[in-house]
Amino acid sequence: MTQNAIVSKTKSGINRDITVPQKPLAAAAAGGYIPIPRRRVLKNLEINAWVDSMRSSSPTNSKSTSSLAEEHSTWILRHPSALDMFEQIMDASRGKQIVMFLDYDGTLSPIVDDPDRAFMSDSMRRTVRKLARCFPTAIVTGRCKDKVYNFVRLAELYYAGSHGMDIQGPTRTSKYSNKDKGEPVLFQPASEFLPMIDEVYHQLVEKMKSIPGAMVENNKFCCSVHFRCVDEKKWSELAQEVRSVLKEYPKLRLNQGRKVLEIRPSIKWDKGKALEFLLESLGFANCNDVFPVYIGDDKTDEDAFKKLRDRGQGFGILVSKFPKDTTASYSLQEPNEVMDFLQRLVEWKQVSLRLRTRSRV
Ligand SMILES: O=P(O)(O)OC[C@H]1O[C@H](O[C@H]2O[C@H](CO)[C@@H](O)[C@H](O)[C@H]2O)[C@H](O)[C@@H](O)[C@@H]1O
Repeated sequence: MTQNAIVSKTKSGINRDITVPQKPLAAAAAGGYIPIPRRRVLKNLEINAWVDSMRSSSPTNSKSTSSLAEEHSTWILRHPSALDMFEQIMDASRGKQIVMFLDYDGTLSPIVDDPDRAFMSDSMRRTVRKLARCFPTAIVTGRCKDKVYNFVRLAELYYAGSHGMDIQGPTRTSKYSNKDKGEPVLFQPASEFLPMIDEVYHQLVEKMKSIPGAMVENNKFCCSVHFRCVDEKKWSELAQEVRSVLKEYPKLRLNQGRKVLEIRPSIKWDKGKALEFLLESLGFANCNDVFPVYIGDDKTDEDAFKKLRDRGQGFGILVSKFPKDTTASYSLQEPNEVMDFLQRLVEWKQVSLRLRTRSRV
């Protein structure tokens, strides 16, 4: 018997796997006047759980303005703005090597309806380029590595695509490429899943043809079904179609992002593991003098925030305008604030280099 899991935000926790049972549940079948075959009842329950989870994936403004404001002010006390806390953050990093990890969508580029047009602004690109001259910098994303590279176009960065399942080091020599090992960083822990993902992608493309606004994106080692432009009345149909494909692939699992269902191999690898791998590649394994900073906006970024908490190093920054359950320590509201924060980091580094040079003279 197969089980597909959907990762959902719940009141009590984050990234909770809702494993939807496919075993008969007596209680579910009882109580209805119209005799519905048990299997159909169960399927409906499962689909309803999926749709609920899809609804909660992007917070809506259904609450009153005053209760939203109250919720936000309580939340911000627990996750203060990284801009407001800049000095304290920098004090904590003193004497340590800062390493930067940046998610792409919703972090470096604003969320837009068409995933193929999620461009990064030139000013953001200039800022990230300057940042990479100051600190080792990696892009960690659910996107296909080559696709995100085409958006970012900075050869001096590390890239971890497909939720960290496709890692590549800088293609242009930078002072942070791992020169010591003599070979470029390259790691693909899910390569055996490539044909399966491709097969599933094509099946999903076929299924989604009947759902206006749905879009399937091939992210190489995972794929995304976008429902941002799908009428909410059609979400249940979309979930059923995705389920019908996935039930034939028990080695795949389902995660949920911002108006997107993400299908990926069920291997123990995520953005947190990718962060750890990159730190090791950069020579910071078992090192206390490193200060990793991870900035991201989505549920899959929570794995990286949690990794930093577990390691007791650096911190995570969640990009969100709304209160969300998160393991990140700080927050920023939107990509523009991310750019301001990165810019301040660059300036801080330049000032400290100048001071160091002056003190040597
Ligand atoms: O890890 P990320 O870089 O945050 O990737 C997660 C998903 O990001 C993209 O989708 C999101 O951004 C789109 C463009 O703004 C938006 O249309 C969509 O609703 C968002 O979910 C990407 O297209 C997906 O493949 C990634 O899974």
